[in-house]
Amino acid sequence: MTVSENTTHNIQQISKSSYLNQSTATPTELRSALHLQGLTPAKVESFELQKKRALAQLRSKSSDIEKYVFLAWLRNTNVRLFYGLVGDQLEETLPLIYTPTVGTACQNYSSIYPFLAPPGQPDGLFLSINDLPNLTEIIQNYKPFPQDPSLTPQIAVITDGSRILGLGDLGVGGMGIPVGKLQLYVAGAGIDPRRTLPITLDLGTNNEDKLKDEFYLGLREKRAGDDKFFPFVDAVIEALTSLYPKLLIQFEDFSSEHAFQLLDKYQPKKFCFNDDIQGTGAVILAGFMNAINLAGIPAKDHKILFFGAGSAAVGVAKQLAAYFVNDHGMTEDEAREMVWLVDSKGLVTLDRGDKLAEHKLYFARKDNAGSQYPSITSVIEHVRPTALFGLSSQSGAFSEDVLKSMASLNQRPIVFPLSNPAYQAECSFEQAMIHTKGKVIFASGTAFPKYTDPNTGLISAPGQGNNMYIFPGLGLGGILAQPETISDRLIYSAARACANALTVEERSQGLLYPVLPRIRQVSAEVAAAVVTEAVAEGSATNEEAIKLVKSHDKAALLNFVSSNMWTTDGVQHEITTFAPHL
Ligand SMILES: NC(=O)c1ccc[n+]([C@@H]2O[C@H](COP(=O)([O-])OP(=O)(O)OC[C@H]3O[C@@H](n4cnc5c(N)ncnc54)[C@H](O)[C@@H]3O)[C@@H](O)[C@H]2O)c1
Ligand SMILES: O=C(O)C[C@H](O)C(=O)O
Ligand SMILES: [Mg+2]
Repeated sequence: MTVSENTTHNIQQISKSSYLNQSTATPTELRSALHLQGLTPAKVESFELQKKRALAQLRSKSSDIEKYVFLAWLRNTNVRLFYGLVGDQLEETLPLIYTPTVGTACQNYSSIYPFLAPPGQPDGLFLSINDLPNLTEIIQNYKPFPQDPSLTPQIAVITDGSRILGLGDLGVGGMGIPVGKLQLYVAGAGIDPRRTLPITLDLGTNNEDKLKDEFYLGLREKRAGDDKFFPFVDAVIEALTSLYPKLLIQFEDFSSEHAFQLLDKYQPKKFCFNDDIQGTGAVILAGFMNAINLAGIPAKDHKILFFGAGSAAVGVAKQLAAYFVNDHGMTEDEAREMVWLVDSKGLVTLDRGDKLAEHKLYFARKDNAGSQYPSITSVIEHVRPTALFGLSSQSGAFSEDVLKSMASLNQRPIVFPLSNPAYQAECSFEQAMIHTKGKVIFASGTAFPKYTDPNTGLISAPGQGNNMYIFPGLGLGGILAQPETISDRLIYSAARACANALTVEERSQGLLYPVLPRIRQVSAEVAAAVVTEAVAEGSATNEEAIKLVKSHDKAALLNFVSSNMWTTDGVQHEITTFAPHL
């Protein structure tokens, strides 16, 4: 940044802005123009050296939560340095700013909160039910960066903290999740960090430990009932969309019942999607498309067992069913019959005798001839699945016996323990490799370490089936195409693009998902597919995007997408195979 570029900003803005300040890299002439001499040591450093020091500091911290706090502080004081570091070190930093460490951060949020950002710099926007009369005003208070009127928020991620990862109700501590997801939007898809809006709704908490914790910062009362919940969410969505008509809203980590109800209500009329239902559905469909090639069984012969029957499991099941209909010519009934759901009471059947939640009804079995199957082992014996997906938050549920049965039933069993964070996963990669004798086709929600076979020394890499391969690109594609709503077709196109994003080399290594350092390239592919589909379904409204899609020039479309990605230095970078740098 040069002096002349900066003269339009006032001095206060530049030196205090977490976005504009360059800290120890501020050039001498700028220090002089801004009256900053003496306020930092004399040396003018390069951005590279700043990143090197930040990395050394990060590595000097002894625990992951300390690293989380360090990185949050960096993000809240020097945005570009933070994203520069994250972009260079994706594999090291993502597990700190996202799952698994973000789970620990949410659990301890009220204790670490004052150390995440300097006073006056908000970590996110907190809206409590008591704010109902003043929502519009309070939303406008959220200005973490000196505001340029063109920098209105483009994406909001919103939670009520009621189902954070597999950790349950964490109340306002849930803020770590919208903040974490939006960091992925920036790092993974080049959304401008100044245009992201993390929101946590505070309607109380049913977490007794939080209610008793003297440091807990949320409303110290039980969660409001549905009679208050829905009108409050309505009011928030109305206030947000009136203020920012083009805002894309991502619903995240709401308890399942509410998640489905909010999606049913808003998908047809607002520019929004639910990440746990639709993002997860799309990313696991992508992994499944690649997994069936490795399993060597025709798609129509698969039997898919879901352990867990909440928003994530049903979201994935619906995406898979759509795939069997769209790509394999099955009828809706045939596709539905490929799926078995298991919840805490066992196999979900229509005649089980309990009242099934609305979202389980569609996949409830009616071919069980009156028999019920209460345990996972009894269900596996009954169904003889080819694929087993864990979305239950039940750590260790895929026991040695379960994994051995999957291996005895299949040449290449597909086993995806998808619950987050890693210690909530149904099994680890190591367990899956050992108990299937290396036959498993594997993906987990949180990354597990590579496995080295003790006899052969062969190293195997696990897949990471996490919605982070979908939502950043889906969001970017949505922003670029500007449809009024996010249709099922757009979600489906995102899944297919993610599946197709594997390089020849990644395929030859048996990977299900692209390697993490390629996330921007994958997001570009996903965004381009979403834009293309929006044009095809007639919902896109951005003329430039429509023209490009109609020209059938894929390279030009990808270039358009990547030229719209934010970078730390404002320069467009080549989206080549290993170009993670922001
Ligand atoms: N990998 C990803 O990208 C991704 C995305 C979304 C959610 N998830 C993970 O999926 C998990 C579930 O999320 P959700 O929104 O569906 O939550 P949820 O609480 O709605 O669903 C959990 C389900 O597990 C079932 N269950 C609980 N105990 C069980 C038991 N002992 N045996 C069998 N089933 C049991 C419940 O009945 C429920 O159906 C979480 O851990 C979440 O982190 C992962
Ligand atoms: O947040 C994640 O890592 C994935 C997912 O949205 C979840 O709720 O577990
Ligand atoms: Mg989630």
